[in-house]
Amino acid sequence: MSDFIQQGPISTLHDFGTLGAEQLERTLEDATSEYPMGLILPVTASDMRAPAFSAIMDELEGTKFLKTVVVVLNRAPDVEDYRECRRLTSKLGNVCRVLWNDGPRGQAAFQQLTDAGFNVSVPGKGRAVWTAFGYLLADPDIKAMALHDCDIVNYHRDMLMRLCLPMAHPGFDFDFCKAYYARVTDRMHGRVVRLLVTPLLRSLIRVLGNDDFLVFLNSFRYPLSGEFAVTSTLVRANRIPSDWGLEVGTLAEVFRNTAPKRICQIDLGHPYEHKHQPISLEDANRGLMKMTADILHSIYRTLSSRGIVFSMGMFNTLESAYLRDAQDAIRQYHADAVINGLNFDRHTEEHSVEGFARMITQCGQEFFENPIMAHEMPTWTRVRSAIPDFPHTLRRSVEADSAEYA
Ligand SMILES: O=C(O)[C@H](O)COP(=O)(O)O
Repeated sequence: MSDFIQQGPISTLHDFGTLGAEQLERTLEDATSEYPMGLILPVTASDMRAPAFSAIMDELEGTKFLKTVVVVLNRAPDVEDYRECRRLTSKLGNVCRVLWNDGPRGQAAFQQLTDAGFNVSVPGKGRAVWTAFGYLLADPDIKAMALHDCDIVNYHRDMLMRLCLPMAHPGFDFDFCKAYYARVTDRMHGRVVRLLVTPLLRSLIRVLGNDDFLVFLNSFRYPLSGEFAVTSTLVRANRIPSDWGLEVGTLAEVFRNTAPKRICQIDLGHPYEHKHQPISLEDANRGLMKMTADILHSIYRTLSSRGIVFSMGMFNTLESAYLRDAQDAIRQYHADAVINGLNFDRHTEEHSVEGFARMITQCGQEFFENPIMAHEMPTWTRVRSAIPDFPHTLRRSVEADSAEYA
């Protein structure tokens, strides 16, 4: 049973276990009949072949509350990947479209953007999601779109329904809804959110004071969740990082482009289990260390754009403050794990924190030397002003791929 506390400037929508999945689905079907929604599923060729993806397709089969499902296939250069994706998604029927960015038409679309002066050269989940946004924006009926990862191994359809309902419900006026959950099996997961982001935000607030953006970010219970829903209007205005800064970068854009009272977070009602990456403590370009670097750069960039002036001394202070806060957080997680009968490897947690701490100054140094090195996809408002028809070009590519590689 959840608590019912509301903290910080955004609304928290709990799961009290009082609304059954059937009633939830009926309510959502009614709501989406007047407020059509799309779903974006970013997937790589390798993840699409894992059992989690097929299980997600099984759960989504027969849903009536989605007008369109866009499966955006990424890191899939081979036409057989595309054909396999079509086969795996076929049970969703006519609402589903596969957007194949690595195919000849997808590549031609990126070339058209490059020729118009846009830098869209960095591949990855951010770019994939961005193209799916564009695809859905070409449909003026779609009022909002939801997105979730495709490596969730304990997926239930009601997780998606809970994410969509706050957007579609006629009694609400939310522009953005972010998921939260516990990543728990026989132990606590969510290593980056627990061991880096949560203590880092505490120490940033301690060092820099109650900056509105930091307080906002700190009010999310799972700021790195890959599951969110957003209105089409807001999608047009948001810039999207193309790297692992996608989640915090999206929150920074949402903070800038709408008001906190139009933002909520919702408990998805189930613990969440997914594919775990190695932490790669010795290599800042791989695994969770790469994710850490992208997140740190994204936060430093946002704070700098808000007028905060960094110095190397400040990064050193931040590293010490973070180490203290992270060690305190480990004590809290340890007690929580013990009281819930979970395994807890304190030594590994401390070791991870030491690696994250080093990244705070390392990324600080990199940021200092090159403050604008990040790469973001352009806003859709800008793309449409340069190439008004571009979202429709994406639509035509999808239909042509579908006809040619049937
Ligand atoms: O959310 C996180 O902290 C990262 O995605 C890592 O998650 P994991 O520890 O559950 O693999």
